[in-house]
Amino acid sequence: MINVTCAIIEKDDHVLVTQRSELMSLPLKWEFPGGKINETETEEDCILREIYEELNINVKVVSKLTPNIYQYPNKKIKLIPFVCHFLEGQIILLEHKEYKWLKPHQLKQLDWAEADLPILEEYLILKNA
Ligand SMILES: Nc1nc2c([nH]c(=O)n2[C@H]2C[C@H](O)[C@@H](COP(=O)(O)OP(=O)(O)OP(=O)(O)O)O2)c(=O)[nH]1
Repeated sequence: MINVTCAIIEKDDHVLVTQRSELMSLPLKWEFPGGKINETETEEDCILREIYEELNINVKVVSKLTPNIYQYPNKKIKLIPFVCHFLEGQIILLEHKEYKWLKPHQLKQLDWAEADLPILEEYLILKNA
């Protein structure tokens, strides 16, 4: 099983979502940015590192939501979500194809990576959205 962190980054009542590129696995699917935890870091170190590496921004962790274990045809992941606040920086997409800042009620419109759907549901309940 692959441990993956992801960030629900909030700023001014909007949430940052990113689209995987044609070259990545799950091409063109929308996700919460993040990535695989390496052996020497904590989950929280991982999410801060991945967000800076992928998007050139700094965030702070606000809370942790419920991890979701999901079996894709070729791999099983444990997706570990953190609600984060945007702190600083200009977004530069270093891996993704696109990004959007959406209001919570707009999030369901996207074509999400399957593993994200229960996490999205939990977040929307939290936000009454
Ligand atoms: N970062 C991130 N990854 C997600 C999400 N939902 C989801 O199913 N994933 C999957 C996609 C990848 O298989 C894995 C994260 O890997 P990664 O983004 O760090 O690296 P990668 O594309 O090189 O992974 P891969 O090609 O080996 O599958 O988790 C999500 O919301 N955020």
